[in-house]
Amino acid sequence: MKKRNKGNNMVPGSGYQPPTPNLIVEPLILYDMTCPKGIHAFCAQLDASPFQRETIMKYAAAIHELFMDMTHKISEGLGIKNVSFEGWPCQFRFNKYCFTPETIGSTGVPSHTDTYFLTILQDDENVNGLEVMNKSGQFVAVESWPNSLLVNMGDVTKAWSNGRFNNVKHRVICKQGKTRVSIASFIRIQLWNPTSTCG
Ligand SMILES: O=C(O)CCC(=O)C(=O)O
Ligand SMILES: [Fe+2]
Repeated sequence: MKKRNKGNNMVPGSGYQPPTPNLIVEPLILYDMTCPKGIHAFCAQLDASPFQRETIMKYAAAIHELFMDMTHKISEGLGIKNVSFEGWPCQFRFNKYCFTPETIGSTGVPSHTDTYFLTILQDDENVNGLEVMNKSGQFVAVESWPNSLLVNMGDVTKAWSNGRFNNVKHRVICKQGKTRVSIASFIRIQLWNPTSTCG
């Protein structure tokens, strides 16, 4: 699939970010995977075939269902009642890391915590690079596990749980000179009326 540098017809919070000399990741972002109009624009940007489009739509529906299940269980576990996560936007971020033998040792994504509630990460099964910070403040490599998803707690979950859940710091480092891809899905806090972006 090809990415086109044409983000203007996308809803706000979506679009393509070209790599810069300092940042060798090219993300393509969709603000809300539950918005059919947004998904269609996203697939058009990728020049997705009908089969790829169907796969992306099925993946988005499955991730959204997983988000609903996990957010309800977490909020119930924290004793937070009467919160509906239904209207919360679920963002897709398709990351393509332009790793080459020359970029080995450089940073793909600098150290950060995820800002929102939860992240579901589908990591590259063949090209490692993700590292998480342990309790001693050292970064340790996360080996990719085929057929598995990785779940990260975001800043909002740490705040809601008064620190019982940790928003672990992580980063991506180029370890192999090969293109790396990942799909990060985020359930975000709703910032504006979704009807204005997904009519
Ligand atoms: O590509 C990865 O493995 C991690 C990406 C990430 O941390 C992010 O998009 O927030
Ligand atoms: Fe992240």
